[in-house]
Formats: sequence, C-alpha cells, structure tokens
Amino acid sequence: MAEPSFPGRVLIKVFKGVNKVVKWDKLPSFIGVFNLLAFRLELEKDNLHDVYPNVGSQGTPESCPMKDPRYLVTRNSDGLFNKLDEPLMGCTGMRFGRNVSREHTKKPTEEELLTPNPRVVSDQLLKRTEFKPATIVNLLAAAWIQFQLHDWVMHENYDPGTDDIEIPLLPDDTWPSGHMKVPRTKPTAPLSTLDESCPAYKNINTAWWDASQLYGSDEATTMTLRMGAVLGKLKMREDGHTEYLPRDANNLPLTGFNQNWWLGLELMHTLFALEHNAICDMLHEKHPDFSSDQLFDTARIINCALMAKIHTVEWTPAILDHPTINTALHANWWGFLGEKLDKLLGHFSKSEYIQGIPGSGVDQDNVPYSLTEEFVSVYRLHPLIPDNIAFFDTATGSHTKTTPIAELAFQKAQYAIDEKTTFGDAFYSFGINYPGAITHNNHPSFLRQVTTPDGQTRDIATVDILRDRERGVPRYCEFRRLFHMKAPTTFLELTGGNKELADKISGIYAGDLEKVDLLVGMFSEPLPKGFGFSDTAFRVFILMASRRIKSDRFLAGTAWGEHAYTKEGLKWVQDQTMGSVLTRHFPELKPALKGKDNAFRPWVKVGKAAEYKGVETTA
Ligand code: HEM
Repeated sequence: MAEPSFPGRVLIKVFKGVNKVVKWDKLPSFIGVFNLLAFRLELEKDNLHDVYPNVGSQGTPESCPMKDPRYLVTRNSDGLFNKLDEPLMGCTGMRFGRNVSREHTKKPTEEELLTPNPRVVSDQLLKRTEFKPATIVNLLAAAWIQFQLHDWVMHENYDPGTDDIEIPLLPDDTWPSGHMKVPRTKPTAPLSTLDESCPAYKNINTAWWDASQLYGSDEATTMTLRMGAVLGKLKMREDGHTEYLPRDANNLPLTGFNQNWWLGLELMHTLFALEHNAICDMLHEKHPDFSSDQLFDTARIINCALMAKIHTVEWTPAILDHPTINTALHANWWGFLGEKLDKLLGHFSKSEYIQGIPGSGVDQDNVPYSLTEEFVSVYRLHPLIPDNIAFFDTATGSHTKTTPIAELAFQKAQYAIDEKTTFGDAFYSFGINYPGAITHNNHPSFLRQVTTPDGQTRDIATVDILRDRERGVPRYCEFRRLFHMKAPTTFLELTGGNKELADKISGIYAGDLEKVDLLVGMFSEPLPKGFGFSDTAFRVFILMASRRIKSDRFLAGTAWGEHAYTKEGLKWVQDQTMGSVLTRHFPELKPALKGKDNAFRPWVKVGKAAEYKGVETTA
C-alpha cells in the first residue's frame, strides 16, 4: 500500500470531482492522462494486498543465498534474486496476490459456486452464435496476449478424478458422457487461519516480466532449451531454410511453457526464439570475448525488455485505441519527454514522469510483488480466438486454405506450415485475419468442447465462470465498487440500454444484479470509444501494467543499464518494434507492413487477398 504524496492526494480528489461530471475518456487527452494517473495512485493505495502472513515468506539473503554473483546482472529462471533482500519474491510457485482485501475473497459454498449454473451462462450468454470480429486489431494481437499471459501466470489444478467439481447438466445438454467434471484449483498449504476461509493459490510461472514462457520458469528447463546450441542460443530444428521449435516425444514444442498451444503461440515462440538468437549474433560480433553463458544471459534480458516495450507501446494502444491511453502508455515507457527527446538527450532523469518507468528506480508500493487473482480474471479473453483461420500467400495475396483452429492446436500447431504455407505466409495471414471481439456470445465453439493433451475435455466458457467464483474473485458489482467505480443499479444500466440483453441476463441471474459474474458484467458494459475490452478490466491494467515494470530490478532498477544490457543491447531494446522484429526474420512481410506503425493493427491486404470475402478477414 502506498500512501500518495500531498500532490497525489489532491490529484485524486480533483478528478473524483471532475468524473462526477465528465468521464475520464471524454476529457482532452492532455488532461485525461492526469486522470489516469489519479486512478493509478488511488489503486496503488487501496488495491494491492499481500496474501502471505509475514514478510519473511519472501525469503532472506541468509535463507536463500546467491551462490553465483552473475544473478546480480542477469535473470534467474526461477525468478530468484530480482529483489535482492527478499529473493523469493515473484518466484515460480509463489502465491497469487490480491487486488481486493481478503475478506472479499471468501471461498464460496458449493451452492454459491454453482449458482447460477455456469454451463447455462456458457450456453446462453457466451456460446458463439456467429463470429463477431474485433476489427481494430489483427489475429497477432490475440496470439501476443496469450503469449504474454503465459509469461506471467498460470494456476495449478488437481489431477482429474482427485477433487472434481461436477457441474449439473440440463436434460437437453449434449455434453459427451452426460457428466461435466472440472478439477478444482489446488490451494496452497494454509499458513494462517485466514487461508482456510480465503484460500491462496500458487502461480506455476514466475510473476516477473522475464519471458519465462520462452526460457522456462526453472533453471533446469532453461538448460534443456539451450542444449546442443552454441553462442548462447536457443536450440532450433533446421529443415532446409526453415527453423522450427524442436518437439518433445509427444510432439509438443520444447519451450518455456507449452500449455494451451496453437498456431498463434507457435508463431510467437518461434519469432522470439529467432530474435534471441539474432541478439546473440549481434552481441557475439560486438563482444567476441563473451562466453556462451554471458551471451545467453545478456540476450535474454534484452529480449525480455523488448517484449515489455512492445506490449506497453504497441499491443496495448492497439487494443485500447484511445488518444489518452496512447499518450499514457508512451509516457510509461518514455516519460512525458517522449521517445525522440529521450533518444536525443540520453537517459538523464530518474523521474518516471520525465523519462519513463525503465531506470526510474524500483518501487513495490510496500506490498511484495506478485500478480493477482483479479489480474488473471480480467485476462480471460477467450472470445479473441476465432474458429477458423484463412491463409494467404505473402507474395501474391492468393487465398490458399481456410483451416479450423481445432486442426491447428496442441500437437498439430506446426502442421499449418507445409509446402503451400511458409512461416512468412502464416504471419501475413495472422496480420490480416481478425480476432473475435471480446463480448457476449463470442466464445469460440472450438474452446467450448476442447480436449487438451492431458486428456481432459472442458468447456472453457463454463470454466471461465467457474474459476472466478472458485477463487473468490468478487462478482461484477462488488468488483467495481472495490475498484472505485460506480456499480450499475439496474440490468438496463449494466448493458448500456440494451433491453434484450438486460432481460436475458436478468433471467439467468434471477433478477439479482449483485450475482452477475465479473466476466458477464465486463462483456455487457458499454465500452469507451476505441476500446477492445471493458473499462472495468482496464482499471486492473492501469495498476498492474505499471507495477510489472516498476517492481522489476531489470527494468526499473539497478540492473537497467549498459553494465547489464551492454550499450548495443539497450539500443536494441529502444530501437526495435514488433514490425522490425517480424521483418528481420521474415523480410517478405515488408510490403504488408508498409506504412504501418503498429503491427497489431490490420495489415495491408497485398495482391489478391482483398478478393477473399470470408468472415475471417472481412468485417
Ligand atoms: C487456442 C487458444 C487457447 C486455448 C486452447 C486455451 C485454453 C485454456 C485452458 C485449457 C485453460 C485452463 C482452464 C482451467 O482453468 O481449467 C485456460 C486458461 C486461461 N486462458 Fe486460455 N486458451 C486459449 C487462448 C487464450 C487467450 C487468447 C487468452 C487471452 C489472454 C487466454 C487467457 C486465459 C486465462 C487468463 C486463463 C486462466 C489462467 C489461470 O487459471 O491461471 N487464453 N485457457
């Protein structure tokens, strides 16, 4: 919890008054950014909650000594030593924190868990009836966010059959086997009596922005991924002119985190593994004295920071296409001085407002860094996934095939790359395919009956509802109040005047607005102009997006500098973009990216691609 300074308190108060008359998104953007800052300061004060009983749980230099001083300037795969005096902070296996105080996160009774029936919510409110595209972004934006999410979070569930939740099915439900069972989330061992009534869950990935989805969340995995590669590189499988991610015995990719795999993740992981290897080549040329470990370590922090920058100044402004957000997010990275002046004058100020959060000094707002249950909930963006992908030839734009995602998922993800489709073609196709809009009745059919490689068949829409309840995430109205937002007082207000939707939701929730699930509420509320997801979700992002950078020694702290990154490395981070990464590895994409300053917005339809009239690329 961070008590704001006097000017901060004034800012919060002023904008509380202003927002009674004008909402933040309607203000001119140079005022709106201060409104967002006021939100952030208030959220930092009230919405960061540790779930450990004492600070000792984050480890001490004595209980967890750093045996190899290399970790002063490079990341440890387990997430250790990011904070030197509390070395376990953000590590693999540490608990998810909370954005609301724990008395609001009680474990539900079985009745609360299943009311209203989550399968009914899935069937009536979430099931895709027709594909509704999100036309402000392309399909790379969907793949990117899942790729990032796998860097930050993942829960651990019980093995199927050990402790299942059985979801009652209505008589006409066609679910196979007639029984829908979902293994419960595994709670961590209680450390206090509070943990009994409000269980805590562990994050099986590191919570740091350390690209653990690519490099692994433990040192042993990282070593495996490097085995057989030289000069600090990640191992790839070469086949003619194409480099692929290597496979395990089950034909799943060998990478840092390979759950919930599909072609989108195949593309992202391949691209950033290639980028890692290109950074190693650059470093080797400039620093021929570097050992393989030094090359790996340095390339990893450069690659991680580049991804953090791409996410901050490219992905987020693409999906939240609003001038105030654009200004605020560029200020997060570059400060109000802006990119051009930062590059011209060099990094001279420690103020995050003047030159951005990187290098401005670590601050965890007096709460140990973790990602939170509420953060996971607002990232449940499964409607982004379409059911089919249309593929095109990069050179001619000719349509080559349209393939159901089910045939491009898990072990089959690499099958899209064949004699007709190169990686370049697949990237190009993602550049002009739309993801689904994050709204009602748009969860893909593929994910509403999906069998994962562990043999479980789940309806992810049902699971999305169930998990938030199970993990004690407040329902929509309470969630909004706890995030300092006004809760709606009627169903009609919730849906912004959409009577048909309001009546439908009211019917499902038996007229009790307080019972409306967070996800359902977020999908119902009217969006600010240009927004791809709800203002409610955005409040969590305002807080947590800055915190991910500001808490991290390798981004905000003492390890942000030439001594760790090298001069060339820092320049690489600051100069490269998603577009330059794509065209470095796939130069054939240049015509499609011509004139595009953001690779997550729909690309140019080259040649014959414009003739294709399928829903995948045509709004
Ligand atoms: C084809 C693509 C995808 C597949 C196959 C997939 C599958 C899954 C599965 C099986 C789970 C675990 C469900 C459980 O709790 O039992 C899950 C969780 C989740 N997915 Fe996806 N998903 C996909 C795309 C996405 C995308 C694009 C997002 C957007 C960020 C996303 C966000 C999440 C989140 C936030 C969770 C909860 C993670 C946790 O419990 O820690 N997924 N997904």
